[in-house]
Amino acid sequence: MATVRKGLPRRLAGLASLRAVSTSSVGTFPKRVKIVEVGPRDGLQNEKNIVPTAMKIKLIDMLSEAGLPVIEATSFVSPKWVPQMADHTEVLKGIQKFPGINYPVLTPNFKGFQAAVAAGAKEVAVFGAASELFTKKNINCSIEESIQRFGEVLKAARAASIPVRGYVSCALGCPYEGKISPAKVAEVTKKMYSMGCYEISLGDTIGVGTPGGMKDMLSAVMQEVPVAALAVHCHDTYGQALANTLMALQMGVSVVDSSVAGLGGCPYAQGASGNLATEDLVYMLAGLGIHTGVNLQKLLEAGTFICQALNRKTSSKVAQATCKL
Ligand SMILES: CC(C)(COP(=O)([O-])OP(=O)([O-])OC[C@H]1O[C@@H](n2cnc3c(N)ncnc32)[C@H](O)[C@@H]1OP(=O)([O-])[O-])[C@@H](O)C(=O)NCCC(=O)NCCSC(=O)C[C@@](C)(O)CC(=O)[O-]
Repeated sequence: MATVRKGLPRRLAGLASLRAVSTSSVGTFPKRVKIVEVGPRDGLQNEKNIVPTAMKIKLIDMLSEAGLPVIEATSFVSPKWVPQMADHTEVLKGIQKFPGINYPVLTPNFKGFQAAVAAGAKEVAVFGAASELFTKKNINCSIEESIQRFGEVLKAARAASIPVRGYVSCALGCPYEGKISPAKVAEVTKKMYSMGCYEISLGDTIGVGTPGGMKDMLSAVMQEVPVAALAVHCHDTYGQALANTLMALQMGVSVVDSSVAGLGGCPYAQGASGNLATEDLVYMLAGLGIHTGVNLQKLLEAGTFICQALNRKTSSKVAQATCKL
């Protein structure tokens, strides 16, 4: 279908323009937002049935066609811990690598980093948390030990000129510890940034945050780390993901993680629902006149493909609305 405005399909462009505001009237919004699509990794890692490798590859290729600038492709984690990601090498080798698109992968330790590089990874991500109990459940070590492991990855990555992204999970709450203090999130984020992570994604892992919590947490983190190095990663359990993301954008964050069709969840975070749906994020950003470079129609097609393949309903409100139009 022909697109008429910043990647919006014709039938949606009119709706978005009703809500469009000039960036000058809202001052603090960034002019461009980089979307990090985490569906193929975060979205699929939690699926009960093993998703065929060819299906994962097709999804990533469709997301590339849609113009997502960063697509997190897979995880080089233990297959005993996350069986769904056991085909990481085949996935990374099998996808089309579009020029200008990054395909980072998760690497919890040096072993994962070596395997990722051998499979052709050009960017990796280490993942920590601001909660001791979640860190233990997720990667089987303390926060301090995790920082040491990340140090080994960062050292090897520096030598190989591979950029490393970082995650800090449980930034707005933990399934095991409950409330997490903004100061703790700031402390862990600062450590990971100082070690050399070029960007840190702050994860509302179980989707319990609100815009108020996001504001408090970001205010603390931004005392320690430049906002240009921060991203947000919101799960939508309580329906707050888009509102939380909007708050982060208003505070100057210009990198947002999201997942096609709102797929997602962490196997070690009970109760975590899917991520913010990429379709809904793209629609909101287009309405704000913020450039993403993403073609919403092609993105919707990717969402339809994976939902049909998994035999599940989309969690994207935009995809649901489009079906009704
Ligand atoms: C970190 C480990 C490996 C520690 O697991 P461990 O058992 O403590 O590791 P170990 O060093 O004692 O090794 C045990 C076995 O695992 C192997 N091993 C060791 N490392 C690797 C590796 N990289 N790849 C493959 N195999 C590995 C190692 O070789 C050994 O094999 P064995 O001798 O028993 O045959 C494990 O806990 C793990 O894989 N955890 C991954 C958990 C995960 O993927 N969680 C989901 C991603 S995080 C998330 O979703 C949140 C996020 C990022 O989206 C943001 C948000 O929402 O907040």
